[in-house]
This record gives sequence, C-alpha cells and structure tokens, in this order.
Amino acid sequence: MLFAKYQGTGNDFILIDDRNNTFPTHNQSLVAQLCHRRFGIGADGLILLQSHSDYDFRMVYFNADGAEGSMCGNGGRCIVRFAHDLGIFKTHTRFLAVDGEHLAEVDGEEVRLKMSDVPGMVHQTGYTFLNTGSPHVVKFLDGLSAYDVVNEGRQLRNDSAFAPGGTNVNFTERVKENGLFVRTYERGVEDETYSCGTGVTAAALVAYQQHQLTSPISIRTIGGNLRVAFMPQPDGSFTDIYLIGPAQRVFGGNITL
Ligand SMILES: N[C@@H](CCC[C@H](N)C(=O)O)C(=O)O
Repeated sequence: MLFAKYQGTGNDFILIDDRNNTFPTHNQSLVAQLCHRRFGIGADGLILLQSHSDYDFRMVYFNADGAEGSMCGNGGRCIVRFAHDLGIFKTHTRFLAVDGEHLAEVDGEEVRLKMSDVPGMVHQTGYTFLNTGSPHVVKFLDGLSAYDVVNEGRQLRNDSAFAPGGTNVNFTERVKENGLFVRTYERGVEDETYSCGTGVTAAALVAYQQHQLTSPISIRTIGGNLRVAFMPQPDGSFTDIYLIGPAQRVFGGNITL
C-alpha cells in the first residue's frame, strides 16, 4: 500500500489514499505500529483520504496510539496538501471530517483551513477549556521555553475534570505585537508535539477573550509559525475561524500490510 508522510509546522502524519476502502480501519495496533518512531514510519497520527459522494474527499484521522481521533487541524491542512498533490482539486476544496464540513484553499506554501465554529469557552481558576474540533485546555504563563510541558501537560490531560475522554493541553505565552508562543501536550500521542492546529486555534480564541489580542493572531510553535483568523460574535461564540500555515510532503513509500 502506498503512503506519504506530510508535516504541518512539525506535526507529522502518514497519509494514505484509501479511495478504494482497503485500509483495515479497525486494526488499532497496525496504526500504532506504523506511527511508532522506532519500529514504524514514525508520525503523530495517520490519516486516510476516502471518497465521499457529496465532498471532494473524506478525512479519517487516527492518533499515534491507533485510536480514531477527533478533529486535527494540522492534519486537516496536510490532507488538503495531499489531495492537491493527488490532483483532486486545484485551489479550493470542500471536505468532510469527523466534526463536519471544512473549506480550504492552497496558496503557494500555505494551506488555509476553515475550522468548525466554536460555541464558547469555560473559564476555570488557572486555565480555560474549549472545543475547537478537539478538546483543549489553554493555560497562560511566562517563561514557556523552559517549562516542563511533558509532566505538567500529562497531569492536566489525565485530570478527573476531563474524564473520561481527557484533553489536550496548550501552554501559552504572550509575545510582542499580537502574538503567542504555544507548546502543546497532545492526547493520543501522550507527549509534547511540535505543533497542534486545533490547539493554537484554542489559544488564539482565549487570547482574544482574556488578553485583548485581535484577529489575525500570529502563533509560534516549536515547529514553525501559524496564523489564526476569526470572527467573534456578540454571544461569545466564534465563526469564520481559519488556521493558516505551511504544509509539506516529506517523503513517500510502499508498506506491506
Ligand atoms: N494535532 C492535532 C490534534 C489531534 C487530535 C488530538 N491529539 C486529540 O486526540 O484530541 C491538531 O493539529 O489539531
């Protein structure tokens, strides 16, 4: 079976053209093995591109632990690049993911992905929780470069407040000129990743509401730079949310299943 590896600001994924529906979607240990960084290809997740009668394609996303996941923003940008490379569309596309319809546009190196609307957020002491297609905690702090993201993130990810599903955790620092630096502990990878698209989207919306940053917000991650644009609504919800940044093919190959 042919595969290709793509990355979006260092969040990396195995992409498979599954338009003939031959991938064994219920084989969780196979997905985990393919994503393993020592015994497999190595990736933060695996994504199937499947056919859909009403859309250009359907995105099916699995986390590195092999379980089917909720929405992945960087994965969404990578599958758009993959579909573009396969010749499925020219500049604009419309596809279906687990959280519903997404529109996207390829513009040179960048992919601009429309995210799901966000109904609101819950503020707790020390952090904010919201769902941007996947569940996210956003916690603002100073000195993020030296912060223990893995241990602090793992604790919050497994906090009983988020049981049974758990949450992703985004540690966020304000940087100059309407910008953020974000480091994410990702559920399903169970480690810090270089970038998380639904995570930086969550951080941007909280930064608007709590720190008066304005759309579009520039975000630095370990793996590169992203932008998040959005329209705040009077009822506290957000519409027209766009995640914008680079997505690239890394290499391709053939796997025997
Ligand atoms: N890396 C992703 C988020 C993927 C989903 C997450 N691991 C979860 O299970 O909630 C992104 O770019 O959004």
